[in-house]
Amino acid sequence: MKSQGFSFRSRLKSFRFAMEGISRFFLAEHNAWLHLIATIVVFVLAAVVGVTKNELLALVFAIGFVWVAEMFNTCIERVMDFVSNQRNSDIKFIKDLAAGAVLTAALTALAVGAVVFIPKLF
Ligand SMILES: Nc1ncnc2c1ncn2[C@@H]1O[C@H](COP(=O)(O)OP(=O)(O)OP(=O)(O)O)[C@@H](O)[C@H]1O
Repeated sequence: MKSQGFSFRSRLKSFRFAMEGISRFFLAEHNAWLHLIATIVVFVLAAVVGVTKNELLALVFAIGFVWVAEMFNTCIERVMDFVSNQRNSDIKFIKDLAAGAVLTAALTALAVGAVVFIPKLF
């Protein structure tokens, strides 16, 4: 691929494409709305009970980790559906592993949430 010089206009265009990807993710994926609700609940709870700067950083990273995992999972699902719409054991493995990555991220976030909130709530 031919390398072009740095241009703010092309960086801005790439940013617009990325934002388009995120908005299409919300339009197509119900899970995105569940994550959004969970994200809002966590930040409202953090504001109500009060968290330190480090606790807030841990929550932001944990939540961002889940969002990124979910977006990559959606990409992998779409690629697999594009590659073939036939039943195939390799596709099943790839999709299930991608879903497993989301579950791992969600459990990690749950553990972070428990460490931060349980001592403040009980
Ligand atoms: N082409 C395929 N070949 C084999 N197994 C598949 C194929 N497509 C999906 N599966 C499997 O069927 C099950 C359900 O798949 P599906 O894509 O409906 O997942 P899901 O968990 O409902 O995902 P989502 O709700 O995020 O769309 C999963 O175990 C998945 O791996």
